[in-house]
Amino acid sequence: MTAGVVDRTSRHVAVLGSGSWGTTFAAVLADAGCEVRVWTRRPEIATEVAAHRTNERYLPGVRLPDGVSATTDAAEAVSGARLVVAAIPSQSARDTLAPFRALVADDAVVVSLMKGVELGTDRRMSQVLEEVLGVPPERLVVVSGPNLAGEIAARQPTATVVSSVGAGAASEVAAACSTPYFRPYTNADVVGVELCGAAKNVIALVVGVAQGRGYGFNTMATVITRGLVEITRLGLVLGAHVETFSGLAGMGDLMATCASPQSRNHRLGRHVGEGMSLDDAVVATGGTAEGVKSCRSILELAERHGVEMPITQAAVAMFHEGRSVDEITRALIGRPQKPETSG
Ligand SMILES: NC(=O)C1=CN([C@@H]2O[C@H](COP(=O)(O)OP(=O)(O)OC[C@H]3O[C@@H](n4cnc5c(N)ncnc54)[C@H](O)[C@@H]3O)[C@@H](O)[C@H]2O)C=CC1
Ligand SMILES: O=C(CO)COP(=O)(O)O
Repeated sequence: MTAGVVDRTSRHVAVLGSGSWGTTFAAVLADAGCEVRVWTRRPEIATEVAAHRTNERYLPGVRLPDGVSATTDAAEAVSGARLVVAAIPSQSARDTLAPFRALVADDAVVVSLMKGVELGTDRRMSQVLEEVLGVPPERLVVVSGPNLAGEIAARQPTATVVSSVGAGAASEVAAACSTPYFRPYTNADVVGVELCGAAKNVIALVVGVAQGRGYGFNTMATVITRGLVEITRLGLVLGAHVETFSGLAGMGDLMATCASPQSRNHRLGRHVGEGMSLDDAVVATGGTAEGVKSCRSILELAERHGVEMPITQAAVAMFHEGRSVDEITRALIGRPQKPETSG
């Protein structure tokens, strides 16, 4: 980190990543009164934002507020920023963000918008940020909830969870992103909030598969409900708070992602359920469907802690082990009988 000190009176925020959520969250912050510089690795996006106030590739038809600018220059993006927001696909976060360690100011608050678990290390994204940027947990914040980028970019009302073990950092971020259409709630359960964000993507994949296979709402409700049970089971073992799972970052995000055709995870699952290969489904979906990779790291985490996650295991089997949808359906439905309340 630099010895640079952040001017706490400034409203300058850096957003690292110019995809659909990074760009949308930049617009939210600007609507809340911040001056936002988006760091993009694509020069054409920086040029387009300056010339037309759009990012058509990731947010078609959306005009960005005047408070959003974009640059490919990492130092320029974070210079003087009191908040630094990371919105990079989870599996690329470590490598992409490493050069920022020397640039982010010593007392900046760092925010993760990312919903994944790193392959190989099984780290949650705030743990990756702590290691890569050298930021202590009390200045690390996670934002997660039912937050489909396209709806928020259209300024449709929603709420989110702003989670940190540092109460001051959480309040600062909540104040910075509060607008008439975006309502943040603070929370101190970083483990639970982050796990919910990553694991719901896997459940959304499986719901998509079921819908692509032609199954209806009973199947969807079953996968969502039992999905929440297995996410909760892992979360509690990892030290999360039980209330988080029925909150916005838990049930809320699970509902939004599993129900909406806007969700990339849902769409990708649906393509596979309709019979497409994984490679073709990735191309057809476009954008980042985090659950495809995170299902493996989440399952690894669960196995390491002796926790059963049959739906996540089903995702791994279908997406990475070449098992068919029908074979996996039979295996899930044929699991040994047990009381519902046994978890
Ligand atoms: N799109 C959404 O509705 C929401 C997304 N998220 C999460 O936000 C994170 C970012 O997702 P999106 O912005 O939606 O993704 P996206 O697919 O729209 O964009 C990804 C961005 O990261 C950049 N990128 C991709 N690979 C990279 C690499 N190897 N190195 C450097 N940059 C790279 C791309 O150029 C692009 O700017 C994900 O973890 C996602 O789960 C969370 C809430 C809502
Ligand atoms: O996290 C999201 C909504 O809260 C976005 O979901 P997808 O990444 O599946 O589009």
